[in-house]
Amino acid sequence: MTVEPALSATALVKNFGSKRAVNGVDISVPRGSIYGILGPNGAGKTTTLRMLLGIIDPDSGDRELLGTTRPRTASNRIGYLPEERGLYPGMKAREAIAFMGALRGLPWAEGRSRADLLLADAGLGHAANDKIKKLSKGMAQFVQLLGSIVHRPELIVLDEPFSGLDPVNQERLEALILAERDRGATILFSTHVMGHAERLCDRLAIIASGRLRYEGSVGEARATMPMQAHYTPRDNGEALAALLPADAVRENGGYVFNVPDSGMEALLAMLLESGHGIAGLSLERPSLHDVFVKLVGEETVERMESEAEEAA
Ligand SMILES: Nc1ncnc2c1ncn2[C@@H]1O[C@H](COP(=O)(O)OP(=O)(O)OP(=O)(O)O)[C@@H](O)[C@H]1O
Repeated sequence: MTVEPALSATALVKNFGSKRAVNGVDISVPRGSIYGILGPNGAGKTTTLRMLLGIIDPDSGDRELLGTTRPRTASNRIGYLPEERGLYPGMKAREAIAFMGALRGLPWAEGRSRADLLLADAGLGHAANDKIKKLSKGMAQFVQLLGSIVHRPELIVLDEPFSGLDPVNQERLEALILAERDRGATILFSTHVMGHAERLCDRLAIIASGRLRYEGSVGEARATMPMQAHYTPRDNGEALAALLPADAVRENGGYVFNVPDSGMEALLAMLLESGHGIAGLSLERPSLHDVFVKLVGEETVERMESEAEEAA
């Protein structure tokens, strides 16, 4: 029996005036999975999420969410953290969470008791009676996040949830996402930070300039690239570079290159015979970072990494 995906879309397109923000994106999010949409700022992540949720309509393309093609009718089964953050500053944390639950049909009393549990589980029990305006920006954002899941939705959609969180709250959020998946929820989140996607996601979509560059598991993405050899010679003589594959680049007194299609045996034999020797050798699977560089280019990845550092 095949299980319907929690959410799927084909060939989504959205224009804003003459700007094509999303250009033919296909996504299929399996039920019970953690799915990431990864891409630099302006890539079209928010626009894609808004189309999937029915907040805006695509110019063309199809979408289906929790078994309906009219996503707004399923809103009480969805938890959504939008890119714009904000809670009533005068509300206490517990009340703010219960209020968000009430907006999705959860009785207030139930919302309050779940709020206490959620806050305690996140290590924030001490803040239940604090007004939002008293909380740090990161903590207020976390409270909003708890409010978006208090009604125990089947599908949780988080737009850049890690942005604006300090490392402690980022770790809390990673734990919460894993716990929600263990509860049986499906989680879809956007990010421009590779580490979160690499650690958390069962599957991911990589988007750049409105186009889908990759869709699949993190492991499959990494397997699209050859293993990398990190080689340190005993004798780093002039003639060595000519023996190594053409893509070899210097790194920490040694070289990094893709493992040749024919394997390492012939190359190692030649390095030993020529007297360059082997002081160090490791073969490593490329990281998501390497895959990303290949798909969207070094410049875009450097920009994303500096944006992520600035946001931290
Ligand atoms: N309402 C709008 N009107 C005009 N242009 C828009 C609108 N919303 C988004 N855009 C443009 O569409 C493109 C994609 O924006 P989008 O917000 O979806 O990207 P993103 O990947 O979520 O990036 P960010 O994290 O910076 O929001 C950008 O060039 C953006 O300026």
